[in-house]
Amino acid sequence: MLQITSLSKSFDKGKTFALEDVSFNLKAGQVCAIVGESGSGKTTLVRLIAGLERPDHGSIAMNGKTIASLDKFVQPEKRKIGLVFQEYALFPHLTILDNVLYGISKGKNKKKRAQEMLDLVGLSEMGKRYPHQLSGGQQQRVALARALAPQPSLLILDEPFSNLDTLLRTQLRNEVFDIIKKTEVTVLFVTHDTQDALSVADEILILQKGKVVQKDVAANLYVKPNTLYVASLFGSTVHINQNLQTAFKCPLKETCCHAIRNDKIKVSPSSHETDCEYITTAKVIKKIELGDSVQLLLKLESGEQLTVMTKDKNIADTITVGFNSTDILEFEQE
Ligand SMILES: Nc1ncnc2c1ncn2[C@@H]1O[C@H](COP(=O)(O)OP(=O)(O)OP(=O)(O)O)[C@@H](O)[C@H]1O
Repeated sequence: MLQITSLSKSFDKGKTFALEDVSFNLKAGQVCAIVGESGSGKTTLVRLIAGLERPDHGSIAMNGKTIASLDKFVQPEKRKIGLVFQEYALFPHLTILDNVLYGISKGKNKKKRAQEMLDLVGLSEMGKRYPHQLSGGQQQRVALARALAPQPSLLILDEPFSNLDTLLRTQLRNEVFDIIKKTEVTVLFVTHDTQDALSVADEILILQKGKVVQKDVAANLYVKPNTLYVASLFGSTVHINQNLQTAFKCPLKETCCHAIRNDKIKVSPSSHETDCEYITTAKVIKKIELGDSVQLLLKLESGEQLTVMTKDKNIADTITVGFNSTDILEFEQE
């Protein structure tokens, strides 16, 4: 449905790239989350797809037709793309119904369609109100209704819930995606929150410094992350650097980078050995009780510090920690 090929964008005439050689495809009806830290190029990518920026290299095609390349540029309003941003961007002087109507450019049944969209987002009775008379969550649902009204092929949501507090965020996110699933529209959902991505996306695309480091289903991102960065996004992870390899007496391939999930590091509450392949003794420097588990800050024999979790509350001052080779994650690069 969406084909992105070698897409690059620089804002400083090629000195640095906000987006570099990005390629991926999206199937119709899929929800794909775009995750990455601040400045990784998420917004630049969706602005290029929406037609709010022009690419320096590469191309974008929708349903087999090129909409952006070096010699072709389809205007944003002709792309059949709906947009919902962090700021609700409703017109303050228009009623809710008129805001939704604004999204529909033509057609006889404009008003009927707008009302249907308000019904869909659960705001049937709010059509005559103005944006300032609605809560933040309600305003965001109006923005969604407006974006869906012209029946877009692709819906882009760029950090749509960032303005809301945590509880409301989760509730609204679930509501919004329940609505979206009913429409079968294809979705690109920009978020820096991995929980958001894991909760609603069929696939997750990870951007780092303008490049795609992985695009995969959630389970694979956890089990087979391509890089240490991806591993860390989906669970607390320790880089097994040279010092840790020495401490645990586990020499690993020098050409690769290795890591272990914190929850795979086994703790023996005393200095007695565990049944792990690689072990070391450690002094407990700090214990933090976290409900049903305890976080331990450890100083290993080698002097390295390590944080681990355990359910065992009877921890001696000196303990044994270890892990098994089958739990080690290996990456080609950091
Ligand atoms: N209009 C612009 N002019 C100059 N530089 C820009 C412009 N837009 C983005 N950039 C730069 O491009 C890079 C990627 O920015 P972008 O906004 O796409 O990142 P992001 O992942 O969406 O970040 P955030 O999560 O903070 O919104 C950043 O270094 C940013 O400073």
